[in-house]
Amino acid sequence: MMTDVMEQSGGPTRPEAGQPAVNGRETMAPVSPSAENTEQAEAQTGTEEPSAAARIVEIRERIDEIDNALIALWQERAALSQEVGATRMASGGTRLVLSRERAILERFRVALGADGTQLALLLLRAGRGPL
Ligand SMILES: O=C(O)C(=O)C[C@]1(C(=O)O)C=C[C@@H](O)C=C1
Repeated sequence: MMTDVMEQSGGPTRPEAGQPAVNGRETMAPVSPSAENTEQAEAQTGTEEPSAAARIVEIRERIDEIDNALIALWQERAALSQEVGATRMASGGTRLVLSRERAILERFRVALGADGTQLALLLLRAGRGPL
């Protein structure tokens, strides 16, 4: 049965196998380790089909690498943007350069569409702070 991963992320969906329930009666038969692994893989990938689950795990490894790189780049960009702002203001310049911001927004819009504009707005805010 297909299950919703989000629904399963909140904790165990059944009592531990072999453990007495609160009323003292066993609620479920003990489950073999391999059955537990299968159940866990299903809960974590959203599919019971082993080759699909294996491929999902593999793809997720790369997704996690990409996410970590994005986070590191995000942080590096914000730090650089803050340095530019501090350098400019220390030399008597302005906090913002709106023509530069417009060019960045346009670059993201051309590459990624409307979501790109939203992403660029968040990137800019992470560096120079809110307008
Ligand atoms: O390029 C600059 O002049 C910056 O200050 C950096 C940056 C940015 O985060 O890209 C931030 C604020 C400016 O208004 C424009 C761009």
